[in-house]
Amino acid sequence: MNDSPAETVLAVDDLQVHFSTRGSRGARRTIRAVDGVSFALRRGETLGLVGESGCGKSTLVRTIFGLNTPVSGSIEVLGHRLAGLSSRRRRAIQNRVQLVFQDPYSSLNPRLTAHDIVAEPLRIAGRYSRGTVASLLDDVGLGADALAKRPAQFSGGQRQRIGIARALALHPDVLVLDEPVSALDVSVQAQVINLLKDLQEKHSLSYLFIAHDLSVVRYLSDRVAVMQKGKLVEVGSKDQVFDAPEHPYTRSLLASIPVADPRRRADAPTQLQES
Ligand SMILES: Nc1ncnc2c1ncn2[C@@H]1O[C@H](COP(=O)(O)OP(=O)(O)OP(=O)(O)O)[C@@H](O)[C@H]1O
Repeated sequence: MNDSPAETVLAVDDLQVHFSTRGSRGARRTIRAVDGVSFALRRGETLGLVGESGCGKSTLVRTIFGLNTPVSGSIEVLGHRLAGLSSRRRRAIQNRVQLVFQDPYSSLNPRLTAHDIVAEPLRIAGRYSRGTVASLLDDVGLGADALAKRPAQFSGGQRQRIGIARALALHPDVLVLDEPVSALDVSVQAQVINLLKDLQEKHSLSYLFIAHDLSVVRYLSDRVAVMQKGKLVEVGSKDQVFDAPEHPYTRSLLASIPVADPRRRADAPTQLQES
């Protein structure tokens, strides 16, 4: 067995992202949407990120993708600090991290075929071949008949598979999964989650997995980070966070949303089974 510590693929250190807004009387107010967040994501692991709406999850994700500018702190991908890179180098490093969107209904261009959707990042990177596109679609369980179809001709689960194939096109090290199954029927959620598990193993992917459904978080995550008002109030193994939560906020979050134990079939409404 290899006991060496796993490589850190994404490191966020003391990140601060603030917004300035005007209150009802015109006074300026600073919102600390991300307020000193630090975590390290290791190769092959899944870190679940949970917290109530408005706690700062989207701002954190947007900042990882360069869409918000932090006030301070750093983001490192594969040991490269993003802020210090030239824009060309930054794009190349940023490609190591890809996003899977929540809503497969609105995130795919309805006018493009599945082939063109998956081909787009490959073309931009100068790495396009029809065989690569077909093999990416095959990887997510879609056959050659999918290539010429447009999003409206697919089910929600199939659309999310196309979104995953596109995210995998440039062989990333990290996928940020932003509520990847919450827009899907419960009956297909387990299929997509199990596909994500298989792909993770096959490609040694690391996942930052954001979800409201704590049963799904428990099933997919190795560690769980709990976010409240811009801060990570608790980070630990999933068993520690779910079975012995230390922070009062974690305890209240778990109490407000019952978590089925996915290891027990009778408790698993989405047929999630731990392997
Ligand atoms: N562009 C912005 N301008 C001003 N305030 C913002 C902006 N974006 C986010 N905020 C504020 O920052 C805080 C965190 O918002 P954020 O959207 O990151 O939370 P969230 O946890 O992702 O919520 P949700 O799950 O509902 O998407 C909120 O108070 C929000 O109102």
